[in-house]
Amino acid sequence: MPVSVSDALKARLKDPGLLNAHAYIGGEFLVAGSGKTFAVTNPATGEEIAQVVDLDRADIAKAIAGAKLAQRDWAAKTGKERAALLRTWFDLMVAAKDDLAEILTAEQGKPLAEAAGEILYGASFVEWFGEEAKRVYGETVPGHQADKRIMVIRQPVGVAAAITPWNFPNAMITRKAAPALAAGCSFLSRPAALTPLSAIALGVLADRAGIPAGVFNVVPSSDSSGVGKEFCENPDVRKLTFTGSTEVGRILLGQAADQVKKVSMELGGNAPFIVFDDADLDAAADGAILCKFRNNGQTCVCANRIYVQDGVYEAFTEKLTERVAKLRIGNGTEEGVDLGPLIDTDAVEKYRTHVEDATSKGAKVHAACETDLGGTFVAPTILTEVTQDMLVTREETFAPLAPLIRFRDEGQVIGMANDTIFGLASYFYAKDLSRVYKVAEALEYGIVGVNTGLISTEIAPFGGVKQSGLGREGSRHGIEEYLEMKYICLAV
Ligand SMILES: NC(=O)C1=CN([C@@H]2O[C@H](COP(=O)(O)OP(=O)(O)OC[C@H]3O[C@@H](n4cnc5c(N)ncnc54)[C@H](OP(=O)(O)O)[C@@H]3O)[C@@H](O)[C@H]2O)C=CC1
Ligand SMILES: O=C(O)[C@H](O)CS(=O)(=O)O
Repeated sequence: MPVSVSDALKARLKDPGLLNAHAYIGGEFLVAGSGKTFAVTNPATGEEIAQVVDLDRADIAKAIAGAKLAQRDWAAKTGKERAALLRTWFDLMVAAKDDLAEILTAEQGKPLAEAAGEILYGASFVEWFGEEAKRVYGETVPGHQADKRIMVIRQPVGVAAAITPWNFPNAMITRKAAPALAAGCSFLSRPAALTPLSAIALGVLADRAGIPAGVFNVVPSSDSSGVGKEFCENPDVRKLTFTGSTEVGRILLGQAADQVKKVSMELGGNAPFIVFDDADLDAAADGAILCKFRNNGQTCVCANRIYVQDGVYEAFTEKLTERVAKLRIGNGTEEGVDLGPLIDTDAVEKYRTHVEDATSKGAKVHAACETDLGGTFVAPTILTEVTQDMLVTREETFAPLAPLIRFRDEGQVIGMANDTIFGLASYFYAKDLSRVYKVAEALEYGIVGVNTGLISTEIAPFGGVKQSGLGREGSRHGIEEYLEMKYICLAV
């Protein structure tokens, strides 16, 4: 099939040039050596919106070789020079926010307003690490002998390769590319086959920003495992950064082990959301709506289990029910829609399996907005009388399903909250200061939201413990993932 993009989607854009279905390699927009393409469809309508270039391992090996050459000159620039180019890229992203949101909603399904929010969130990493590019400090250490001078410098790792998921097709790429480029690395982005157009649009803007050819590359491919193997087996790739499920993270970690490749992993979650009896219940219900239903529940930091202390269980359930009833489901391009479709039929199947398993073990469907939209649209649903033995508390649902579990006291809920292989995000609502300190310290998670359901920001270290990942993204720590530390011992 020839490379193509939807005329209808193009017509929605102020700048149709942002809608591109080619690979962006070495500063050029290219087709695959095989001429192959793969289809991208709109999850809300099922319509095809593009035929995207489908690279194979040989194409990607060439892109890696080009990125290696480009990285040398890129690293030779000063941090200030890299910062200026990243700032220009940031400015172009913000200026193109509405068009980038249209493209993102068309391929991923989230409502336009939420997509625009993701564009600004994604751009914030480029802004932040553009500033950090000028602050890659070294150190001098007092010598251990009179004739020794000790210095520590930090240098870019080299070529960095990224594999990212479909749920944040813009921000998950910039959260990696920005620190990589700021550090002086070159970068290859392999986006999820479901949502490659947002990544290619970032390539269009990188090109316009004047980021040198070969520094930022987008290598779309339907062969996810083949790309993973190339990134892990090609010795010119010095850093692999992955965001996605823990299952795939394990595969990549195994493949990267052979060359002891530097890796960072942002993996799956199973976030507890705890409402204590001293919580502000209206704030907790508002926070639960944000935390559970953002991106239709398709984020790794969504509340996956909602624990409510016995004394406030009924009151909180009613407040949450009132709010869920107001959620509007529909095509993300329609005004006022809160929830779009799930990404695909597998996601719908998982949602149904979790509901059926829970109700078969005694849970009750307390509220479910009706929807006859068909396709991959599902009703936001509240389950009550949920228990720890149900799939919905063991696995990441990744859908608009809110399971409410009763608990007696702090000790019991901390035990239940920590009873998982995951450790990414957690949340709780309480007022007592002593309780806040003790619970925040006792939760085994990389992120704890206290009296808030929204923790995502470029200025804080995002990442998990246990089987939710390795490393941190964002904050002053995020650039470390793309740097090597060198110790110089100088005899004088
Ligand atoms: N911690 C975090 O920040 C995040 C974690 N996640 C987690 O990921 C899951 C949902 O996202 P989803 O995209 O389905 O996750 P997947 O892990 O299935 O996919 C993530 C990416 O990995 C690719 N991939 C799949 N199999 C392989 C392989 N064998 N080798 C190399 N790459 C591969 C996918 O390609 P393709 O899709 O084209 O097959 C996609 O680009 C959930 O568990 C969610 O919690 C998601 C986002 C953020
Ligand atoms: O992919 C995800 O789920 C994101 O990491 C969540 S966030 O960065 O938007 O919080």
